[in-house]
Amino acid sequence: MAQLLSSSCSLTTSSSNKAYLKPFNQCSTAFSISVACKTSRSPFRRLFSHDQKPKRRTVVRATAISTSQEAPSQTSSGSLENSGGSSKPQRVMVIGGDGYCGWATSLHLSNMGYEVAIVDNLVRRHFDHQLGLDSLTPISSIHNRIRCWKSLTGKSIELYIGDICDFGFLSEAFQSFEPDAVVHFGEQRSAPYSMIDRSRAVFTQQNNVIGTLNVLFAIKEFREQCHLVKLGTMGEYGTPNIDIEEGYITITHNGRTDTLPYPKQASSFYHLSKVHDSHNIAFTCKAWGIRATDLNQGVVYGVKTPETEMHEELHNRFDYDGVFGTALNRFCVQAAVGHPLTVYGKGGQTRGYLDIRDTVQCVEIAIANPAKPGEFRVFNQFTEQFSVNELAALVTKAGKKLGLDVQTVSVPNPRVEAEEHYYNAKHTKLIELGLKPHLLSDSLLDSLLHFTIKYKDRVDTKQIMPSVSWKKIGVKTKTVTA
Ligand SMILES: O=c1ccn([C@@H]2O[C@H](COP(=O)(O)OP(=O)(O)O[C@H]3O[C@H](CS(=O)(=O)O)[C@@H](O)[C@H](O)[C@H]3O)[C@@H](O)[C@H]2O)c(=O)[nH]1
Repeated sequence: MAQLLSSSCSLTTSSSNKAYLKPFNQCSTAFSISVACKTSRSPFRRLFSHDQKPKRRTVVRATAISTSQEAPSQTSSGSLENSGGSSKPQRVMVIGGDGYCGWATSLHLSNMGYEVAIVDNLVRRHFDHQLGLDSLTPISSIHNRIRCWKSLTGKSIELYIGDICDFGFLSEAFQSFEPDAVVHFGEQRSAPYSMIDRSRAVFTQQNNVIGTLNVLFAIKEFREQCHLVKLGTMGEYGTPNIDIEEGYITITHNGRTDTLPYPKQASSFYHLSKVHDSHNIAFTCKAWGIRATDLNQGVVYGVKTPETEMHEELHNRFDYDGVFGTALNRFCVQAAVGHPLTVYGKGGQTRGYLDIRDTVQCVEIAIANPAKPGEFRVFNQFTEQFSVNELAALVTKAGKKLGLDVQTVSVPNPRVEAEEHYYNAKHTKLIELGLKPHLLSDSLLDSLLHFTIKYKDRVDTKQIMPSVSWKKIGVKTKTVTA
């Protein structure tokens, strides 16, 4: 344990950080940034070499649209009326549909009978290449995933490969697919990634804020009735010493009362990017009549959904590393390989958690019950609260049942966050709309542990300890020696 503690400390020193990331010009997977900049129509030059995207705007029709009988008849104003006269949205664009939540959601929506198009620039896969990380589970290319889905179910998913920060690309995708709803997962979603160095902080905010702004402009310009379902985060609220409401709080101040956006206290450049998004969305709902739902999601765990389990080519990614892995998933991998569970600091950090099967359910519920024009709706999307210590205790108990010797180590906290605090967040709106939660049970933890044990030979234990320090972030771009 002492050795682990000291190694975690040394991993957060600037000297060891130097050895963490590879220089981009030495990275065999790097694209040519100069070409990428020249070919982009975006007025915003992409400034950072890790911010490289496919060189050209590419619209890939992975499969033909073959379900015209089920497709809604679109009015010229882009209304949601379908051929049956109801107002159920039918055509859903999933931005970020190749990622952890996005892929599972795309398959779920397709299975539920929606016409789905995935928009993705595949940059999440590129981050792994840059940082030398990999999913616990082997994952197929997006093209093979979609082909496999079509061959198993007969259902087509359209694919648009490109960067939503390039408005020309996004416009073409919008005009071609004509979505009734857009689910926006297409953001850099790791807090540690956003805290690696200045360039990653800037990339995260530029990518996330401009991407969302472009989606708002695309809706206004091409599909004004389209419902935006935006993935926000519970981290927008921080950890205030009062109950957290769903988006808004009614305050009486100096004898006057108003219902106002709940105060935001995000604690990473990533979480802050979502705060900025929320403000932009709220403003455009008011100013242009956009209809939007902000899903303030908690920490997601798990990997299997009924659809991803249909074939190994449909398997989802599962991150366990210190940059993209999230608490419970990481603990299950750590237990499987005999690594002490990495509780940061005192371990009293409490967050809302949910099973990935509930992520896909919540998104579908939001789509099926759209916000009204001009409405900015906020749902807190999680099902249960746990502290990090509670999660560690649950994994220890479940591991013991499987004969694993699970230890816990207190790692010096690489983040700046409250380690003991009050936390009580409301989360009733999705339940009221019909969410049936999958709570974290012994049997689920068993199955998650069995899953991580199955793939344990793929674990790179060097990726487990945290290596990004909130306090040591600086302007020098972090690079890796080979
Ligand atoms: O090995 C670990 C990993 C995490 N933590 C602690 O667990 C808590 C949650 O950390 P996390 O890495 O599981 O999640 P977080 O960085 O907050 O981000 C994740 O969960 C967010 C929801 S929330 O946490 O803001 O509610 C999403 O927005 C993000 O996209 C997703 O990556 C933090 O207090 C962290 O310090 C540990 O103690 N040990």
